This record gives sequence, structure tokens and C-alpha cells, in this order.
Amino acid sequence: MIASLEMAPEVAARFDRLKQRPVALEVKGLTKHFDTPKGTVVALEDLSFSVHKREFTCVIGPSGCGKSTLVRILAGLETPTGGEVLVGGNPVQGPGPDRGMVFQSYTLFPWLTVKQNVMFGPQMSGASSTSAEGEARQWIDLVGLSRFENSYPNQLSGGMKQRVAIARALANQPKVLFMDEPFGALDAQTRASMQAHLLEIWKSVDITIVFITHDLDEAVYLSDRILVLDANPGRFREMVEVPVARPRTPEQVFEPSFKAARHHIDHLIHPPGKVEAETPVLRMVKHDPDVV
Ligand SMILES: Nc1ncnc2c1ncn2[C@@H]1O[C@H](COP(=O)(O)OP(=O)(O)OP(=O)(O)O)[C@@H](O)[C@H]1O
Repeated sequence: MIASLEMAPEVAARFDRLKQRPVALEVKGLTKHFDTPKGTVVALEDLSFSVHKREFTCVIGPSGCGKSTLVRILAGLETPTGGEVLVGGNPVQGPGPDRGMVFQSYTLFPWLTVKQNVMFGPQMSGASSTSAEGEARQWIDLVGLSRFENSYPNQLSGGMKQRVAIARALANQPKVLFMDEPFGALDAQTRASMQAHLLEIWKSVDITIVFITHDLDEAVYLSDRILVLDANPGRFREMVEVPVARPRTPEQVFEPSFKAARHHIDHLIHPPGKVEAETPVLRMVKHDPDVV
């Protein structure tokens, strides 16, 4: 089901154009079971959706809805029990250069400089070191780290490391970039600046992005559409078209369209009346009237 939130005519027109673009990623009837000593866990059940070329899609859902399992299957790191994934019309049968990955934990090679980290992919694909270096420089420049190309990862902040991870993933020129909670370990300020920076990168590069997040505001701020999953088993709940105009700015969080999208998704993930878990009442200290 596709949710239709109220949207301005120019936003609706943008969605019409977006849907006419070719499909970059198609997920068809994806199912994943894990056999455990306690029985079979259905991590994903009959999940289908598609993402258009240069679309920015976020995936969100309650804990355990299968986000990580999904991204591992999309990356070709896990085999589905049923269904298939097509990238640019070709079935995914393992990891491949058509898909880039950025994870929450920094996956840079600590013994290589920024430039060498970014050159690594092109060199593995057969580029000479001169052309890999030239290419790496362009990507490093794009993520704003030219001054740090000879630095090592341990000399960089968390946000800078994630910029290098993005440059490294893009240097392989993938069709689709999968980002699994890439800003989850960053402080709020760095996170906000990385979100804005990612949108700038997305504007300048021909790339389709699928971004996994727990954060509602992040999902609404970044996405064209948001795939909402249910948990236990993980399955399709709704594809939400974000009614917020582009280009996005941090001030849009106060706009009615932003609030409506956020509210809608929050209700899908946390239905009213559903108690998640009882908070245990601990009485470990004596009552103090000044501590309330
Ligand atoms: N290797 C595994 N073996 C057994 N069960 C697994 C395995 N990997 C995931 N699961 C189960 O599959 C379900 C989905 O897990 P997954 O980690 O994909 O969810 P998630 O949405 O990423 O969760 P979270 O938001 O908490 O990180 C969960 O019930 C989990 O316990």
C-alpha cells in the first residue's frame, strides 16, 4: 500500500516524474528464515518493493523488523530463503560492484591513508595507480576532505571517517548505495551536518540511495519515499511518499508537511494503545522529595 499524504502540487508533480524513471532496485517476494535451536525465525516475509533511479528511499521499522537482514541480502552478503533482488534488472547473486555499502561502524582500512582507502576499489577493479589516484581525488574533493587525503583514519573525527566511507563506496561507481544506519554513532550536530552533506552529494552524483535508519526525523528529512516495515515477521507495512518539498532545509521540520509525515510514520511504528514493554519499578534508594 502506498500512503498518500496531502502534498503541494509541485511535490506531487515531482513524484509523477520520479515514477517514470527506470527501476534501479526491485525486491520481489523476499523471504528469509533462520533456523535456530528454538525453531525457525521468520526475519522477512514476502517483501516486495521497488526503487526508481536516483530516488532516495529510507527503510524504517520497529526493532527486529529485519532491516539488517534486508540490507545484507541486498548487498549479496546473505542468501534469501525465497524471492529475489534485481539491481538494474540483474539478479543479485553475491556482492558486486553495482552496489556500494556504508555501515555504521567505520569500515576503513586503518593502515591506509584517506586517499589509499578511496583508491582501493578502483585499483581492485584494474585501474592503474595514476588513474585510481586521480579518481580518488575527485571523490575526496566531493566529500570535502582534500586537505586530509594523506591522513590516517585514526586522525579523523567520526563524521570525517563516514565521509571517507562514502567516498570509498562511490569510487566504485555503484548503481545503488546501501547505507545501514551510517550516522547512528555520531553526535546530534555532526549527524545533522552529515545529513545535509549527503543530500548535496546525492544531488551531484548519479546514484540511487537506500538508507536504513531508526530515526523518524532523519527518514523524513532525507527521503523521497519511506518503506515502513512491520516486525515479527518483518514484512511490508507501507511505502510513504514524503510530502516535503525539495531542496530540503533543517527549518522544514517545523512545516506542516514534515510534521504530518513524521506523525503518520510514528503511528505506523508505534500504534496508539500498544504498550511496548513494562518499565520495571526499581526502589534502590530511599524516597527524596527533592528528586522527582
Ligand atoms: N543469524 C541469525 N540467526 C537467527 N536469527 C536471526 C539472525 N539474524 C537475524 N535474526 C532474527 O531475525 C529478525 C530480524 O533481525 P534483524 O537484525 O534483521 O532486524 P533489525 O530490524 O535490523 O533489528 P534492529 O533494529 O534491532 O537492529 C530478528 O528476530 C532476529 O532475531
